[in-house]
Parts: sequence; structure tokens; C-alpha cells
Amino acid sequence: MDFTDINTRGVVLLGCGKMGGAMLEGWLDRGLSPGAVTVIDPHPSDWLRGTGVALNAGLPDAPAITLIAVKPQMMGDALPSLRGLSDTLFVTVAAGTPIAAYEAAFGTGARVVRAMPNTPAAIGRGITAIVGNGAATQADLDLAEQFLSAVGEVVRLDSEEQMDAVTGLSGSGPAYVFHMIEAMAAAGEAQGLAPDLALRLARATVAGAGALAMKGEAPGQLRENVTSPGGTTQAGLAVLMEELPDLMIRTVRAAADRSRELRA
Ligand SMILES: NC(=O)C1=CN([C@@H]2O[C@H](COP(=O)(O)OP(=O)(O)OC[C@H]3O[C@@H](n4cnc5c(N)ncnc54)[C@H](OP(=O)(O)O)[C@@H]3O)[C@@H](O)[C@H]2O)C=CC1
Ligand SMILES: O=C(O)[C@@H]1CCC=N1
Repeated sequence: MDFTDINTRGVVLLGCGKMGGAMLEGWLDRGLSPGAVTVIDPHPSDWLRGTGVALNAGLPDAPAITLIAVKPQMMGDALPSLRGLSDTLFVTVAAGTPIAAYEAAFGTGARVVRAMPNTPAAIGRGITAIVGNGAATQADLDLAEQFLSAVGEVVRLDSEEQMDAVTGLSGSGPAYVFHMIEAMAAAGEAQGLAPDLALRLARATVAGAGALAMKGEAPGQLRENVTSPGGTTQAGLAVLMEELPDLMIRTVRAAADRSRELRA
């Protein structure tokens, strides 16, 4: 991405914790100038202090993008610090909080893009779903997509309604995969492997399988490629496939339901 215009107009980041920090790290690595960034966060981390961004300073007049990355529960306290801004594109990554809440805070004319990223953004491997409000123009959506593309893939949603399902799947999804690594490592230990070795095998297996899946071949075919008739994988999958589909449906549904609750 060409950051020239954004580096000139500036970027404001409200909240720089795990998600805001992951995205900022990705953008700084890819050409966003630290001097163009103003972060508002009550307790900046050591990492953030070392980046050279402006911390809790006055806001630029018309930042190209104002990224909102505070927890939904903090939104009421946090949004008033952005009230002076008008000529900016608000991009929010908060789970649950609807676009209407930002329109209530900044006016119906405010240009808002609601986004749901995930933490692999820190290494440029995130995926973010976006949807704009009525005031957001095609150019605004293009800008948000370009900016977010710097830290991974971007998909556009047809409606804000889809955001709860997206949050339950890809927003929270990295945690499911990390837990899968933990569970696989524990299972290896249960079969007699040393903890370090089991973790190394589990981590590399998930990372390698993920990278292979990204080549585009259907995951079902990739699974079959591993499964020799009458072999070990078939024996393992007989157990996993009995439980996992229903478990995953319940997992994603619980997360999506929580996203719906946060809206209330
Ligand atoms: N973590 C993830 O994987 C994902 C998170 N999100 C969304 O991103 C948002 C942030 O989540 P996450 O990064 O995990 O949470 P964190 O708690 O790690 O980050 C939130 C940050 O906001 C700061 N903060 C609190 N109050 C204010 C305020 N009034 N003004 C400015 N900053 C404030 C917090 O400071 P302090 O800690 O000192 O209170 C913290 O640094 C949430 O809305 C979440 O739904 C979306 C997708 C994925
Ligand atoms: O757990 C959460 O609420 C946030 C939203 C998606 C991932 N983390």
C-alpha cells in the first residue's frame, strides 16, 4: 500500500491493546510513518512508547482514518475524546457495537466503516470483514480496504447483520486454533512425548497445514490426501469427526450470540 496520503493527513488510534497494537505493528512494518500516528490510550505499553508515535497528544485536524479499537464496554467513556473530529473516516473494530452507536456519538453524517479483523494482522496475515454506513462513500470503503489490506485480506459484507457471525468465526477464530495447538500438544504428551517436542510438533503441524490450505485446494481433498485407507489418520478422524462439527457449530454460535448481546 502507498501510505503517502495517510502519512500526510495522519491516523488516530483510540485504544492500543492487543488488536489495535497488532494492527499498528503491521502498518508500521509496512510503511506507515510513526510521526503520522496519534494514539489515545490510558496506559501505553513499552512497545508503543518505543514506536515514536504521538501518545495522548492533541488530535490532527482531519486525519485520514480514525481507528477505534477499545472494548465495547469502554466505548461510552472513550468516544467523547474523538468528538472534535469531523473530516475523518471512522473505522471501528469493536465487537458488537453497532454503527448506529457511532452515528449517535458523531452525527448521522459521520462516515463510519465497521470492521472485524483478527490478530494475525500483526504479521500481515489477518483477515478483516468490513461494512460501511450510509454516509461512507465508495471511496471511503476503498480507503478502508486499502489500509486494512496492508495487514491481511479484506472481505466486504453485504450487511451489518453478518458481523456477528464473522466475529464468531474469524474474529475469535485464532483463539480456537491456538487452543487446538494446545490440545494437540497435550495429546502428544499423553502419548509419552516430552512437552517441548509435543508443542513443537503441534505448532508446526497447524502452521504447515494452514499454509497448505491457503494454496487453494479444497480442505476436504487435503484431508483425504493425508488419510490412507485403513491407516492411522482414518482411525484418528473417526473420533474427531464424530465430535468436531457439532462442537464447532456450538463454539461459533456462542461467540456470535455474545456479539449480539454486546449490541444491546
Ligand atoms: N483481540 C482480538 O483478537 C480482537 C479484538 N477486537 C476488538 O478490538 C477491540 C479491542 O480489543 P483488545 O485489543 O483485545 O482489547 P485490549 O483491552 O487489549 O485493548 C483495548 C485498549 O483500549 C484502552 N482503553 C481503555 N479505555 C480507553 C479510553 N477511554 N480511551 C482510549 N483507550 C482506552 C485499554 O487500556 P487499558 O488496558 O489500560 O484499559 C487497552 O489498551 C475490542 O472492541 C474487540 O472487540 C476485534 C477483533 C479481534
Ligand atoms: O473476544 C472478543 O470479544 C474479541 C472480538 C473478537 C476477538 N476478540
